[in-house]
Amino acid sequence: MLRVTCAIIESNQKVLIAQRNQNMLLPYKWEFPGGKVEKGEQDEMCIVREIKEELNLNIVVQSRLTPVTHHYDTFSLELFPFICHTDSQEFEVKEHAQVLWIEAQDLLNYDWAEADTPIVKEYLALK
Ligand SMILES: Nc1nc2c([nH]c(=O)n2[C@@H]2O[C@H](COP(=O)(O)OP(=O)(O)OP(=O)(O)O)[C@@H](O)[C@H]2O)c(=O)[nH]1
Repeated sequence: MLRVTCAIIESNQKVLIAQRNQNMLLPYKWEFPGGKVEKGEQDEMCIVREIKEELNLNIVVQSRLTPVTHHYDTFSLELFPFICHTDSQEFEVKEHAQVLWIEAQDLLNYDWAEADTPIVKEYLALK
């Protein structure tokens, strides 16, 4: 199964969320940025690498949330969420349609990729 990491990046009382672009799978859905784990790569290394590649942002991994297995119509994945921190609020948008810092209380107002819904809920329950 596809192994994917994602980062709930916190800074300055906000969380970073990203909207997938029109050419990606799940176009226009919101997600926590991240990506596929490469062969032989550790999950923590993957998330740090993906966030650097996609947003040019340096993060520190702080903790893990519960992994989610989800079956979309055309593929299945196991999604490994990490709570992360960054000192810099400045990012570059390299792949996404939009990237935003939002307040955690606004997370439920976005149209999330289905696999992310349990992650959003678990995160909000911890807040
Ligand atoms: N990054 C990320 N992907 C997610 C999330 N939720 C979710 O269902 N996915 C799905 O997991 C897969 C991850 O692929 P990706 O396109 O982000 O990964 P990547 O950057 O390694 O892709 P690439 O092969 O284009 O380099 C996508 O099919 C995406 O739709 C999420 O919160 N973050």
